Amino acid sequence: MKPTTTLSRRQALKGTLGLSLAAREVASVIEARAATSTAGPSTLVAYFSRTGNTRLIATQIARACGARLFRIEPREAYPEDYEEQVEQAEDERRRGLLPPLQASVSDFDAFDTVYLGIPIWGTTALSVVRSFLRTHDISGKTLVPFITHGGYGLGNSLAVVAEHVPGARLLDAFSKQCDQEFQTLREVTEWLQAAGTGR
Ligand SMILES: Cc1cc2nc3c(=O)[nH]c(=O)nc-3n(C[C@H](O)[C@H](O)[C@H](O)COP(=O)(O)O)c2cc1C
Repeated sequence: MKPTTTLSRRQALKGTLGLSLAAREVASVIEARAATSTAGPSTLVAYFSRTGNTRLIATQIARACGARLFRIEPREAYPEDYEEQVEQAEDERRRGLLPPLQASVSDFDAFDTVYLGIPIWGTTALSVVRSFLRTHDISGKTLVPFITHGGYGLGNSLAVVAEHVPGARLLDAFSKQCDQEFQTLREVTEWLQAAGTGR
């Protein structure tokens, strides 16, 4: 009987030790999770948007993923006027210009997944989004493009993105045809002309 009792004590002691080890492991997992949740989201949704189509998708992704939103802006604001914008975009594209950004993501290392919102300009990914890819090191991260266009498709935008992020894990893009400014502007012009007020 005695050896059995001794064994039982040992087993009980071992059991207690095992339990406290398991409890400590659980505690450290809880602490690690707490640390992660106070550290903020690990997903970033970066996007450019002139008329709101791409922004709408960006905000929905951010809400669904608990991600941080970052609006890509050129240091020198783009023109308000549509025709001026088309000219400037064409000039940037032709000359391969990369406009400097108004701001970059200072804690970019903290993110492991980046959703990138790109409107199509001149059948490609607009220059300021290329500037974003040039100034942030995406290697080792997962990149998910989402692209809006006005009906002429994605052009060479996916190839342009791939070319800028050789070290990233590039996932399939979401894309959507959205309203184009020029269609709205044309309807307004027609309406003004019909009313005899347009030029
Ligand atoms: C300067 C400029 C150039 C554009 N070029 C194209 C184009 O080549 N092909 C196309 O399908 N849509 C083109 N669009 C339409 C936009 O891609 C489309 O409206 C997009 O959804 C705009 O996104 P945003 O509202 O987030 O700015 C162009 C728009 C602008 C302002």
